[in-house]
Amino acid sequence: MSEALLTVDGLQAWYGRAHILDGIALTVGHGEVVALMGRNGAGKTTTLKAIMGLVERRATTLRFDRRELSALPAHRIARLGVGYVPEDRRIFADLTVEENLEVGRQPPRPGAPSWTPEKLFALFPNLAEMRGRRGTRMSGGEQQMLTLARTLMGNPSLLLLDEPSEGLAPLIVRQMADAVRRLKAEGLSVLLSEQSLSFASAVADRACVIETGRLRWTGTMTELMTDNGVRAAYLAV
Ligand SMILES: Nc1ncnc2c1ncn2[C@@H]1O[C@H](COP(=O)(O)OP(=O)(O)OP(=O)(O)O)[C@@H](O)[C@H]1O
Repeated sequence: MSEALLTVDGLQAWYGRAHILDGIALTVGHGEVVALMGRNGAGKTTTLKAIMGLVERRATTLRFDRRELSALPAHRIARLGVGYVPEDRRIFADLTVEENLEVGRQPPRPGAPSWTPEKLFALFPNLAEMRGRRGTRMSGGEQQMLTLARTLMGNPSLLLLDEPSEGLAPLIVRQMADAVRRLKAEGLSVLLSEQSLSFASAVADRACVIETGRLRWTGTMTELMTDNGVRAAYLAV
């Protein structure tokens, strides 16, 4: 079996003196979509931030594309081909949709799908219809899609996607799920944090379930959907 694109082992993270993650281990294979699941406050966002180098962290292994990330700052990790889409939308409100996309443009990267505004407009038809609109005049869901689209302009080979369905209207959630499936079809690997089982089961191949900063369960999405015990223990509200 070829080596996973992302291998995380023994990941610990802190906010100041608060020790949040304790020994998270996971892998994301080439072209795989993995859902990081768990209740509010379980440590999903912190796991993504720790991989990206945005919080204080330590790991026995933190390897992406055969490179060790532990000593690298976030901008170097981004340059290696990891795209991070935070939960809070980060668009430039005074710029138009097209201008926001241009801000994210990076040269093509060998081994990763490469994106242009036109290709992204095919992926997100509702953004195409508002390409000249400024961010201030977009809904929260539209801003979320634009944040994802702008990250794709950096031509990542791994996408870290924080709670993509949170706070979105049902129609936009379906569009977001379609987009993730099409990104997978393009060959992109995705690690997403998610509370919604229905969204995760619509897009993910495998799941990692965490609770209070520890990995509790890992398996295929199909196994998770049939394991009432795990769902009741770690996911049910
Ligand atoms: N900036 C911070 N400073 C101190 N503690 C924090 C900070 N951000 C998060 N935490 C704590 O870290 C823990 C994990 O939070 P995290 O946001 O990673 O969880 P999550 O699983 O993503 O939850 P949610 O679905 O609510 O975003 C929680 O106990 C939270 O209170």
